[in-house]
Amino acid sequence: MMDSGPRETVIRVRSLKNQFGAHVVHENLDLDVYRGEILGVVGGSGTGKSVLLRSITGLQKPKAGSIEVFGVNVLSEEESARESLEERWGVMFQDGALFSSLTVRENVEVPMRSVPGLAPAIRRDLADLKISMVGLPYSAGDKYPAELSGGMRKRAGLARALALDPEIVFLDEPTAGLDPIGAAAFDTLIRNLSRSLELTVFLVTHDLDTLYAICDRIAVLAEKKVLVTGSLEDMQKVEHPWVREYFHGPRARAASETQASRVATGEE
Ligand SMILES: Nc1ncnc2c1ncn2[C@@H]1O[C@H](COP(=O)(O)OP(=O)(O)OP(=O)(O)O)[C@@H](O)[C@H]1O
Repeated sequence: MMDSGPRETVIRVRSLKNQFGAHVVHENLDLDVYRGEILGVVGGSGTGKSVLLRSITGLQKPKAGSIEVFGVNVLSEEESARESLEERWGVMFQDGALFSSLTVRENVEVPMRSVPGLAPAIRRDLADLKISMVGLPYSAGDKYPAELSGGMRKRAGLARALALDPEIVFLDEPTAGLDPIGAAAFDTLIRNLSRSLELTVFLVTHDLDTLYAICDRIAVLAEKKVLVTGSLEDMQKVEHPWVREYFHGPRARAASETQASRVATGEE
C-alpha cells in the first residue's frame, strides 16, 4: 500500500449488530478500511467474517449499526444510490459463484449488462480483457465453469468481480481449496492487481501464508467484534488467547518462514 499522507477511509462500520434468532454474531463491531490497502479479515470459525462481508455489501441486513462505503450509508440509502455504489465494488465468493449455464465470458459480462449503452461487442471485448487480467488463457472465455479447475474458477470469479472496474473488491477465502502453489500464485495475482489498479481489498481468509504474503493490515474478529487491527508485527504482541494461538502457532511460524524465503530468493 502507498503510505503517503492521511489515510482515506472507504468503509466505515460502526456499532454493527448481527443476530440470527437468539444467536448474536456481532455486537458493537467497528471497523475502518482504508483506500488502497489489502485488509485481511481473520477469526475463528463462526466469528462472522462472511456475515460482515455480506453486511457491508448489502446482502445481509444488520440488526443495528451503520455502514458507510465512500461516505454513503449502505443501510439507509435509496435503491438508485445503492445501485451506483454497487458498481464501485466487486465481490468474489468462495467457489467463484459462477452461473454454471453460462460460459466464463458470459459470466464476466453479467455485471456489465447493467451498464446502459454498452454494445455487446464492446462488452465481449471488455470481458476478454478481464479474463486475461486474471491470468486465464484466452480460450477460457468459451469454457463453462464445470470445465475449469478450482483455481481457474476462482480466477474467473475474480474476473467477474473486476467487471465494472471496481475500487474495492471483497474476497471470501480466495485461496481455500487451492494447493499451496496455486494459492501462492493467487496471492501474487491479488497483490499485483491491487497495486496496478489501486484497488482496496477486503479479504476474508484463514490462510496465514496469504496474511504474510500480501496483507497490509489485519482485522481479527473475536468476541462478536473486531477485537484488534494492525500489522502482523502488532498481532505478535496481542495477548488474547485466540490471537496468540493463531499468530504464534506452528502454522504461523511456517508461513513466516515461507515469506522470509520468498523475500530472500527475490520472489517478493
Ligand atoms: N443466514 C443465516 N441464518 C442463520 N445463521 C447464520 C446465517 N448466516 C450465518 N449464520 C451464522 O452466523 C455465524 C457466523 O457465520 P459466518 O459464515 O459469517 O462465519 P465465518 O467467520 O465466516 O466462519 P468460517 O470461518 O467457518 O467460514 C455462524 O454461527 C453461522 O451459523
